[in-house]
Amino acid sequence: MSSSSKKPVCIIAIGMAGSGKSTFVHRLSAHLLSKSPPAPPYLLNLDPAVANVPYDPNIDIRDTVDYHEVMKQYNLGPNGGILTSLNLFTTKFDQVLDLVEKRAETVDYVIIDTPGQIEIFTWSASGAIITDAVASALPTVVAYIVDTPRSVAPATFMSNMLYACSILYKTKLPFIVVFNKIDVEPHAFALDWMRDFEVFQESLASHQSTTDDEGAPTYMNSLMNSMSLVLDEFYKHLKSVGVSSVTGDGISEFLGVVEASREEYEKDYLPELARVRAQREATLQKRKEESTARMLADLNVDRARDPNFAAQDRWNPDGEEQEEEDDGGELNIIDRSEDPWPGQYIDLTQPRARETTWPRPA
Ligand SMILES: Nc1nc2c(ncn2[C@@H]2O[C@H](COP(=O)(O)OP(=O)(O)OP(=O)(O)O)[C@@H](O)[C@H]2O)c(=O)[nH]1
Repeated sequence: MSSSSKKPVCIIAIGMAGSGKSTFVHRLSAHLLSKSPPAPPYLLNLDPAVANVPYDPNIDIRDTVDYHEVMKQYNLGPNGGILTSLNLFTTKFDQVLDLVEKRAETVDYVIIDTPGQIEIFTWSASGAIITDAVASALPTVVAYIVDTPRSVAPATFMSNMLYACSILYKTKLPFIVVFNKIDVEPHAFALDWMRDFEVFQESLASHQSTTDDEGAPTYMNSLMNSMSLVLDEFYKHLKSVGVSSVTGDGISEFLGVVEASREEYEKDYLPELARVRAQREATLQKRKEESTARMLADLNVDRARDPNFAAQDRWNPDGEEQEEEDDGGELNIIDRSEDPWPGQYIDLTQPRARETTWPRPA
């Protein structure tokens, strides 16, 4: 795709289990559909273990990988099963990108719903590969969904923000903190805490269990106090918005912030991506040249030792074995919006099926 101004923005919804990612994706999609004319987004569900999603995904990992089958075949528990399913799906992610790119002219937003267990996406190689692949192809923003009612305790709020901080610095993508469920708990307290660390420290001091039996601040309290100073810098790079995925409050504002983030992506992320790519290519080229020079030097030594080697060192195309082409072009990923849903998933684990049953550790 040439002009990034015409590209859809990709929104990756990440958040702790139960923060409301799927409901948020559903609400966002409903909001876009209710526009005049309707602007349906392109939806991807990457949670293989979810029983029901409240929206109709265009691409659903569950069509490609059977999470229960993966658990059985690889003798894994639920989290291992989700991670392995995501790994298997990632091996076909180029096909997903092709399907998304085909729709690039007709959609404004591509929305990715990630697995319930946050670390499966944020701390796995697959999550990083998917994020990098998408971010190289489309303007991408991370929507970090926070369960606002569950973050009213300063310690919980801080843990959540530390996690957000780690994702921001890992992905380096434009980042929007979405305070969800504001119909239950307005997010004004969070904004105050982020704006002024002294307000946070006051709340922390007045919260229960911040002093020990002798009235001295607990270790946790001191740690939180120091962390609030560290996070002060991080908050400056954040955009935040309060939404209710149930009532739809704040969704328009969220889309406004997404548009601003698109500019940030183009201004900051894209040049950095180009710089890193150029650097990687230059390093690769240098390594190639060094290794070619080493090989030629070795050849010269061999030829000097035994001139007959020179005659043997001729390439014989007839003797070359034809390598079998791998079937990487085979299409496994289903775009539900293009053809009628075929009604059966395609099991990526099949080529790897084996008889072995792995013993569980005692
Ligand atoms: N009141 C209220 N409830 C919400 C809101 N958003 C989500 N919920 C509820 O929160 C619960 C969890 O929502 P989900 O959308 O399943 O959360 P999730 O993050 O996708 O969950 P996992 O994928 O299992 O981690 C559900 O009961 C939702 O109805 C909201 O804005 N307000």
